[in-house]
Amino acid sequence: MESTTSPVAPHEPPHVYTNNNGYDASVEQEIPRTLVTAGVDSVPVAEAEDSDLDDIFEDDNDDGLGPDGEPDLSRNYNRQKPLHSNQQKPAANTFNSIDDQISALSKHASKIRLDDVKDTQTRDKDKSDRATSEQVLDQRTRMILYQMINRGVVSEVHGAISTGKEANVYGAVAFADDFSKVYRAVKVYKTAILSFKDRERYITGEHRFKAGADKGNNRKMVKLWAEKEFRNLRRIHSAGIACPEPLQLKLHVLVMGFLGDRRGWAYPRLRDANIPADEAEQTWSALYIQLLGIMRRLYQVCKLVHADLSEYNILYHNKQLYIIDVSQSVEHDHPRSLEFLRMDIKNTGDFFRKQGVDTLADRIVFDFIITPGGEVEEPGLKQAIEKLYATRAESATDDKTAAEREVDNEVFRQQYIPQTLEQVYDIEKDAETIGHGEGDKLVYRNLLADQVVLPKLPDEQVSEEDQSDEGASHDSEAEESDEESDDESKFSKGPPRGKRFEDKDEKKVSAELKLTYTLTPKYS
Ligand SMILES: Nc1ncnc2c1ncn2[C@@H]1O[C@H](COP(=O)(O)OP(=O)(O)OP(=O)(O)O)[C@@H](O)[C@H]1O
Ligand SMILES: [Mg+2]
Repeated sequence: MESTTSPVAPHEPPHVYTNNNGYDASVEQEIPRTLVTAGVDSVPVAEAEDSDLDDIFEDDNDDGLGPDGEPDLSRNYNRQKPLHSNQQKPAANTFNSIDDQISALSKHASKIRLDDVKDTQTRDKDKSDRATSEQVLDQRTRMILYQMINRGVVSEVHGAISTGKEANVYGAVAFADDFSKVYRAVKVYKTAILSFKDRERYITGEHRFKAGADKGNNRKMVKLWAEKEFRNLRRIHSAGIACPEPLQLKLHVLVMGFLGDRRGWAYPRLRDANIPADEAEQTWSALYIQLLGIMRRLYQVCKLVHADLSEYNILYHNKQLYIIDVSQSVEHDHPRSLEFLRMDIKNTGDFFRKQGVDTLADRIVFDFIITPGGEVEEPGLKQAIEKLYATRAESATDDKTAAEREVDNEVFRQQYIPQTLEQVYDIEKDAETIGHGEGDKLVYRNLLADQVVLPKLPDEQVSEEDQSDEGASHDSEAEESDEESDDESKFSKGPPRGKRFEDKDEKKVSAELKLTYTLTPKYS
């Protein structure tokens, strides 16, 4: 197969989507058998040789979070380096103190009760399959959980809500001072598995990973995934999108708010949602519209593309959708974010079509999500989507059969989406297309600098001025550095950095130049 990174290569889906498994590389190298089996549920994840606990006890009060509560990635790596390069053995009393800590924490052993689980939550297992915490959790993970119990983040850890290839999610309770109970969910990433290697495409081009991607070190990689999930959850949660509240992170263990009822039953995945037949039609279509709004907010407000969105990674309760599993979510300026977005649109659209929902064309949804300016809050989002349906009703596409619409979708899915200048196949031709006023034909038209492609509407003038203000404080070279900690400020400032290339004389700039500027790669 030709490389998809070559601009002359035809666009090919880089991976196939498997239910509950995310994207699988379609071509890929064989995974050694031993590693494959290590990821299978029934095989204990305990890593016999992995008894190095230094990083767990090192600076016990340090959760790896910066002063603002964000995981401080660069600090963690810096901290790890001297640890590994320093040949000096730790003094004996360090070991003693670790031993002391282990035995002190082990008093919490009885509070990890993995067999205490609500039966319906063990979707794929029966009782005989369940294992003790020693079998399921390696020592490092147990120590982290004991530490969390010691600090009161959780008081007890119960059985698995879900056991998967990459992570297990456990139910937990925390007792407040007044003995009231709060449920929590604890996601434990597996450090022994190798499906993570398949995740490389999410990392390449992700500026937040620059400092840390080290494919040779599983434990470190998995820690990064957990950190990434934590950061993404923070972003999504603080944008007011329904998702678990991120609470604590230590290495590969993440504690979050529990999405479930007061009795400790987790909400079902959207796939398993139990919607009464008499209200099914209306509910499914309202949920579809709700999801499109969420996707747009994720993109516009959080600057994220979920990148594994499907009925398996959305929980459902009482007409509300909850977004989960965001460790692989990418920044909207990730070189492949639009490809991932297109897959998210396809996968969720397929699911809603199966429920009988009259979905919008993938391309319409794509444009709705990525077009800057406009609504990012409800009820405006819902109204904007209703407008899209109305526009479709007035146009010829409304008469299309389902099969014809599917053809349109397929055409869109095969189209090549350039996201950086380097990826544009024929820049002169595209510029010419724009020059002829046919920029609308380009898949990436809505990413082009404002209104070179689309005619400028009078009320959009205002938002452009807003943006130029922000742009002014935004063009420092520091942003291109490896600093991980500037991540959140970048996202809160809004417009993509490409905007800074805009200037007051923009109308004089030729279409080609404009295209060049707009698509100038942000990652060098
Ligand atoms: N905060 C939560 N509250 C309740 N249930 C949750 C929560 N987070 C996850 N779950 C349950 O755990 C399941 C797995 O979670 P998640 O999708 O985050 O893991 P995963 O990365 O898909 O793991 P794997 O890929 O190994 O299956 C979810 O489908 C959901 O049922
Ligand atoms: Mg999942």
